Amino acid sequence: MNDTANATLALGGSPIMAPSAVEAEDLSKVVSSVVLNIGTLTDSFVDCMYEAGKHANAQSKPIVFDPVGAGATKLREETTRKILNAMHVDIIKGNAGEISTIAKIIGGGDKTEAIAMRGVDSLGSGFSNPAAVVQAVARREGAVVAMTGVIDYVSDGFRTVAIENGHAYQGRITGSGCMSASSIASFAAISPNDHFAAAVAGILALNLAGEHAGARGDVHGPGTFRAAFIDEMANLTPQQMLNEARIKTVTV
Ligand SMILES: Nc1ncnc2c1ncn2[C@@H]1O[C@H](COP(=O)(O)OP(=O)(O)O)[C@@H](O)[C@H]1O
Ligand SMILES: Cc1ncsc1CCOP(=O)(O)O
Ligand SMILES: [Mg+2]
Repeated sequence: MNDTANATLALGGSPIMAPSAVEAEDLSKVVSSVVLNIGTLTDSFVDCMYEAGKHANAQSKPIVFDPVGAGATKLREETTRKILNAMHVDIIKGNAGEISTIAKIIGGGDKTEAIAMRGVDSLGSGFSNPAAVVQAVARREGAVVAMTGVIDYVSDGFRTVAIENGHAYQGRITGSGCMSASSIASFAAISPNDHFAAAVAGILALNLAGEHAGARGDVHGPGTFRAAFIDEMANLTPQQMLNEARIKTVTV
């Protein structure tokens, strides 16, 4: 939670971590976007998420949902199902195991395969046709779906792209997926009517920060990477995002 708040600040956003349902309605009127992250779910956190989601929908504030660990336990799978039923989430961001669980929950047809989870991490390299799965889930759910991994896939159900940027150290620190969700929410705050653009930009920004951090001479492993990663989020420029993006359109 601390790292996601620092990532949001580094990108130029203004985070507030708000686990009480009591202030959800008030906050829905002042925030520009909302992240629902079930990483450390407790009954009261989840109650807060229903309340925050209901009021964000009422205020037309974009919601980014990170179903952390969905598929690892029944509680996480049930909570994911209930969140998807209780509100409209605009952007779903997860790793392959989490997106596979969502495909199972909403019924993804023949195109989906099961990807196992080990705790909050996805096991295996992913789907045989990841772009098709992401596009099918996005179309069925009526949301933008971003699936992370060595290559990230983003779809709104009709357009699907593969983002090839990123650094292996992002997979070796905890919270890099959570930071991606917060980054997407930061971009959704300034792109409230184009959630596809927000998801692509949010992931790209962190992947470029990861590349810049990983290339630094003072980064020797995951610990030094973690600090440099936040620094490079703060140093990132719009021009670098235009010049260094390796994004391909995928025809499903
Ligand atoms: N081996 C890797 N190479 C490049 N980028 C990676 C790698 N592993 C993770 N990433 C990046 O780290 C971010 C988080 O992805 P991931 O590790 O799949 O999420 P989570 O932490 O939720 O499991 C994504 O932006 C992804 O592109
Ligand atoms: C380790 C862990 N346990 C509960 S939430 C969490 C962080 C997960 O972060 P990420 O999905 O970004 O690796
Ligand atoms: Mg994650």
